[in-house]
Amino acid sequence: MSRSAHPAGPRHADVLPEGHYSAPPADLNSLDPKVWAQTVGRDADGAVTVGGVPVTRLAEEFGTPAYILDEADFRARARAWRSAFGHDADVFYAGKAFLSRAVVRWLDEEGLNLDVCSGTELATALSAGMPAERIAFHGNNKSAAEITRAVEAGVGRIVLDSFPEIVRVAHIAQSLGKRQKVQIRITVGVEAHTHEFIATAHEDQKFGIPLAGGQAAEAVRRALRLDGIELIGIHSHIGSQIFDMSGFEVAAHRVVGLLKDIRDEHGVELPEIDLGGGLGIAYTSDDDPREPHEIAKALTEIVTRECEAAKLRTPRISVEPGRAIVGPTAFTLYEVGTIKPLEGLRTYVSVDGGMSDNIRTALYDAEYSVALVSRASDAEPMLVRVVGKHCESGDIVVKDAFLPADLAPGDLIAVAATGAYCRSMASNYNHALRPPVVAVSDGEARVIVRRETEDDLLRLDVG
Ligand SMILES: Cc1ncc(COP(=O)(O)O)c(C=O)c1O
Ligand SMILES: N[C@@H](CCCC[NH3+])C(=O)O
Repeated sequence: MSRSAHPAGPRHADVLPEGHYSAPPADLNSLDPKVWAQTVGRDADGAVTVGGVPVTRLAEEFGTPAYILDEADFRARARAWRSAFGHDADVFYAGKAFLSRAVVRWLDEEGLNLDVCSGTELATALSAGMPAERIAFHGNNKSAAEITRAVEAGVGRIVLDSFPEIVRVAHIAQSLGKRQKVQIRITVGVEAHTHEFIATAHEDQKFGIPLAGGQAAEAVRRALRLDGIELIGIHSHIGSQIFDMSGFEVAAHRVVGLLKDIRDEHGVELPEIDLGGGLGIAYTSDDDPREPHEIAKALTEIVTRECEAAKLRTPRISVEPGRAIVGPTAFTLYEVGTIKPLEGLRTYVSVDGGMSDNIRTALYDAEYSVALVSRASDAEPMLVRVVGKHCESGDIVVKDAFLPADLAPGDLIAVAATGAYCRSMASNYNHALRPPVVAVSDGEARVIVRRETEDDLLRLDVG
């Protein structure tokens, strides 16, 4: 994803350093619809609006930094996934990307299911009214208390991640007088083309049970022997922010291969397979994401074809997109503070948030798009690094980007596509107060997750 080092066009310094940037866009005021939430535009004064609300009003009313979420866009993307897979399949939104009660209600209304991976995510989902049977419970180290809570609530499935967990879930369910539906998560041995930290189907990592060496087959054998669980399917998730469809196709092929082996060995045809999430989104104009219907078509075709060849009943497919639904629907609104031009290098633009509201750049070297949003500007582009206010030189929000050279303290800038894994991975570093999530729709804005207060933080400090 790294691009040419020396862009053509106007610039603020004679020599530009190596970096992840292409030429400055012809028009710094334009907002690529691939990257920005669907209802984003500019009003006659040049200020950016979302859902019909100017960002200047949002900043005044809710403060900065703030995550601004386009509800119509969220619902449209959820619906697109739902209709791409149709009624013979299920879409489980991956709550780890971003979860709040409002989001759970939207998902419920749009007919999606939910994947949770902690007792607290489960509690959030249940408290917002998501029916337990439409919840899948994940995690590589679920506690006995979490498993008990999930079984008692009656979740639709628990995804088993290890050999000890097969036994643990079976015993807990049996002691509660229940038979819990489960899937087994396997690692299919695919090297997904994404950042090492978010690839999950190669063997040397913590998730799932390897297909290799007959381990997945052995897990199935053990699960089928236990009374407290009912094995309903096999699960595979190959990683996140993936554009290349081939990894998903290989995974589907290998999961069906295992179903066939299970039928041959046990005479049992498992009714479900889950092929996980992971579809990439556009963080910059250079990214070309796949549409949900493309992945639905590819996965459905491969599973159907291979099941027919193996004379297997085609299982019900499910998927677990997180980022692809919520990622593009939100941006983070910041106020510009200190601006520090470093001659011959770049200009450091400090904002009132940073790695506490977006850790992805520090963690994965992620790329983002940024724009001046409180006004339009015809000034020439300057190469900037958008940084936060934390005591860390790696506190970078956008590593390399262009903003207008007349940028000034007090301007509002927005970083696009921060709906996924930003609020959900936010921290209190330097006792930062985690920003609110403001949902905008049809000219109205409302807080769906409020800003933390000093009192919230101080209440925890009981020494
Ligand atoms: C099991 C599982 N399902 C779904 C997801 C969602 O992934 P993404 O947000 O990339 O769609 C993840 C995270 O990578 C995951 O671990
Ligand atoms: N948190 C990661 C993805 C991991 C998803 C969970 N398995 C990200 O921001 O890209």
